[in-house]
Amino acid sequence: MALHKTFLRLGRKNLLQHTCKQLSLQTRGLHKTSGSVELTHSPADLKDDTVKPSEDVLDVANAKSLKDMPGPSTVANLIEFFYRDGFSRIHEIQMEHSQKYGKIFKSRFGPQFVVSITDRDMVAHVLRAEGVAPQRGNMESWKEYRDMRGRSTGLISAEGEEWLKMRSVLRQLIMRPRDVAVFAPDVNAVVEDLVKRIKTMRSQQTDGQTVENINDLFFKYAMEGVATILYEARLGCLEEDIPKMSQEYIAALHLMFSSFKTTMYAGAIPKWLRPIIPKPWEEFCSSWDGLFKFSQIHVDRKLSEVKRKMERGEEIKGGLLTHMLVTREMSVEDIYANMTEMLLAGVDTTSFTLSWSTYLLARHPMVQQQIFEEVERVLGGRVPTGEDAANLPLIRGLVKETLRLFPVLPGNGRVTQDDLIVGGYLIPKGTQLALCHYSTSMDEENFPRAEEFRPERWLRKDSTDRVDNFGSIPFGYGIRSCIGRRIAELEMYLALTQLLQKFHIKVSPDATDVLAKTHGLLCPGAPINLRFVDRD
Ligand code: HEM
Repeated sequence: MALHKTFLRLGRKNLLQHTCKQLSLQTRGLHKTSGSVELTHSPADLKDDTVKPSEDVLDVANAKSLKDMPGPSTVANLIEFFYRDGFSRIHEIQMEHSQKYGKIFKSRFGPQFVVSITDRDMVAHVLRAEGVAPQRGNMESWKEYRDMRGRSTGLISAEGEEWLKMRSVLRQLIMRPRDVAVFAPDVNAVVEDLVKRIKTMRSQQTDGQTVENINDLFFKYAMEGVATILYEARLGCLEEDIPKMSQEYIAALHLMFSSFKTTMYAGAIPKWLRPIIPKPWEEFCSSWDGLFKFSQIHVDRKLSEVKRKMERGEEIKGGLLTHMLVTREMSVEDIYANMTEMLLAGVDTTSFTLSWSTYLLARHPMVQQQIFEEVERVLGGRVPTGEDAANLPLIRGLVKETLRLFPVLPGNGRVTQDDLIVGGYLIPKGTQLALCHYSTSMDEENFPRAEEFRPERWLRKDSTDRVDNFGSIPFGYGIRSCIGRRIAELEMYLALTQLLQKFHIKVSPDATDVLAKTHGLLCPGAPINLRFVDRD
């Protein structure tokens, strides 16, 4: 595989440079671009001409102050979130508040003051104005845990120079579709296991077709898929008996999400209150301990393997982790932290999207047929490669449309790094912004017939045609956007293509509408049960 070969060459070069038997500290990267700006959307991805220029952008003299900005009162917000369980309806609250207060409004959550933006053009303006190291939000509780345990921060929790350095290493390795296409054979092996697992699970049902709680299955697929790429290892998540170590990791991940609210409080509760209300902080630390432990075991295992080979003067072959361990552009502690944070970020996000995609396909058989026909026309029944997605616009449209209707992160954050005028208001430096992606995705102005599932809305008529994108940016935008986007897309394209090749995906007879709820991420509010009927 091309990437593996590149890594291999690099490994040898480093070995030559360093005759010493231990891993070197002085290796150099392939093409360092530290500090340069990356674009995660091709220019054609963004319909710049549809984003209206903000006329008020520079009109400081006439800008209104935050005092003039409308928004719910602190008490109303407290009632909404704590009494009416707003944490499960963050996406709906975005829409409600937007209707009530307009497309830019302020709120207060305890000590936290937030300006929310539900207008596509304003979101575009904020993201285009960002500097070289944008900040997403307050990561104090994450940092505190890491300091307490002597751990490094990974991409999600790092800021400033530290973030920039790590980002510039990782972006060279996994940010472009062609960088990750080399992992397709490994991911396809995981898809093969997913298909086997579907067949086993449905055979255990009386109708021989239904798979219950499809998200549980996609969770295991996503974990296995991302670990195959990150750790170059199989975890056995799709086996009947999941190995103990993987089970423990799953438990830590579940603890992280099931205790979502408590972990939010972990950051919000002042330190002096911890002895009186210890549970949130304890759970927070315990789930991080589990996540770090798992990554460390896998990284250490690979490190010993690499060291052994180096001592014996053997060729070093491998993927992402091997490359990182050989080049040492990051310290081992930084590698632990990044592997931990990437695995955390890469499982539920991908599995929820796959659950919604298959749910939507089952409920729209005509659309399913159309996409299946495209797959047949392009692939003629063969297994897809990493490059095939370029020729499967409807598969890509399926994922984009799913993420428009169900953006895993219904909102994202930015802390302004300079004074900024948005929507006619002067927003001072250091203000926490909430970019409300769910609202912009569901806005009729951005997406006509926004409630409808129409993957074809993402098709381009020709290479000059541009499909509006700032209304739906599920992976974020710009230099702080999702680093795992191409990995997630690869996993989703390969899985969805092969599921369509093998099965008619149908609703189960007792199926009811499944609504979304927020639990940190936007997820199915009830189990999704689907029927997988063989195509032959
Ligand atoms: C459907 C799948 C996924 C979605 C929708 C998604 C979405 C996002 C979003 C919205 C952000 C914030 C971007 C911003 O602030 O502009 C983000 C950040 C991030 N994601 Fe993803 N993600 C997905 C899968 C993955 C995967 C598979 C990985 C790892 C392999 C990953 C790793 C990360 C990391 C490390 C960050 C922080 C980047 C930084 O701060 O530099 N994500 N993701």
